[in-house]
Amino acid sequence: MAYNLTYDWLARLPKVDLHLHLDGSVKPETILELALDQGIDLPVYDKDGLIPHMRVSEECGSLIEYLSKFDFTTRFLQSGEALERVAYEVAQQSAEHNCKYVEVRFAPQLHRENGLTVEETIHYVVEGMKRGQRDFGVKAGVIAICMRNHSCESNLEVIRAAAKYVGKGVVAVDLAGDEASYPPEWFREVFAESGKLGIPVTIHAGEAAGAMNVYEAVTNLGAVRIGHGVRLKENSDILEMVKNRRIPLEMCPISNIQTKAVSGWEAYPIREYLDQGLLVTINTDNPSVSGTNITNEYRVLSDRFGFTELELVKLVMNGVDAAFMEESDKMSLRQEMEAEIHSLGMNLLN
Ligand SMILES: O=c1[nH]cnc2c1ncn2[C@@H]1O[C@H](CO)[C@@H](O)[C@H]1O
Ligand SMILES: [Zn+2]
Repeated sequence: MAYNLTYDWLARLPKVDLHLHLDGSVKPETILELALDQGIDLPVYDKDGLIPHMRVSEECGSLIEYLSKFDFTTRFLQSGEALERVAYEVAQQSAEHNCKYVEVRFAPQLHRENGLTVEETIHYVVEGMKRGQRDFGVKAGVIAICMRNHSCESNLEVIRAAAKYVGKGVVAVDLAGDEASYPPEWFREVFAESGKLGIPVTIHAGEAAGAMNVYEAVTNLGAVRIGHGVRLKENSDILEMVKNRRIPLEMCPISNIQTKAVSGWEAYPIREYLDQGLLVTINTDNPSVSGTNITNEYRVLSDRFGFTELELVKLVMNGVDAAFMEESDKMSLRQEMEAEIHSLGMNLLN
């Protein structure tokens, strides 16, 4: 039976978001202003009219179709100023949902059309995030993404630039894009470099292809977290390995349904993953592409799966445990969150 917790309670619950793409989080209002500043023509000039250009439709049939939405937005994110601004606004939007910690990921090579270097793109995103942290009190880390459709050289450049920002805003590297066409084993050379440089790795895997990609990501690319991992259920041995190694899954419910990682909610394995002892975390992926926010993700889980307050708090705290954060910072975040959960009238933490 669904508990149907009120949206207000879920909005006030302190949360974290470990899987959020910068270019999937831009507000239509911001696109209007960026287009004006940058002298770029728009198909329409009202924010509601922009939504269909930025958001997937109800009929989205695949990850490839989902990814086609990103071209529209990245055109406006080709300057340091724009990158700084949208990173700042991610912190603002996080604060609106009482999200205390956010890991913002972006692919530096997608923001170089006007001549920025890879390092400059990282610099501006880190700056925006720090300004957001100061103004809204939302802690944040940046994840630099390698793209599956880019060359190894281009991705190695991302890894090497990211390494210079570790400890100064960057917390990890990732691999994203069209998983079905570009298997993870093609990127061993790229992630051998992140291993050498000591940067933590998370990999999008088990979203648009099977559990073998999760195996490859963990055993050969050095992933210590997995983006989505929805299709892990297709192989019980690999599922067991992920469980034993305590590799957190960054699940993004609304996005996972839209990209058809599974056929529908009835096949979404979140309840069984939790019951099997996997470290599941809840995240948004792309608020503006998916038409969601972090409160909404928890609302859907409460409505569809009848998760109780205690279970939702457990999911939130899994996110804190899985954060790419110094242990001492994690301890203070955990304490801050537990205090707020108690003040919400819950005495549920053991
Ligand atoms: O769920 C996803 N799976 C794989 N790739 C994604 C997903 N969401 C976004 N991107 C890709 O990551 C790029 C950088 O942020 C986006 O431009 C998009 O191509
Ligand atoms: Zn993603």
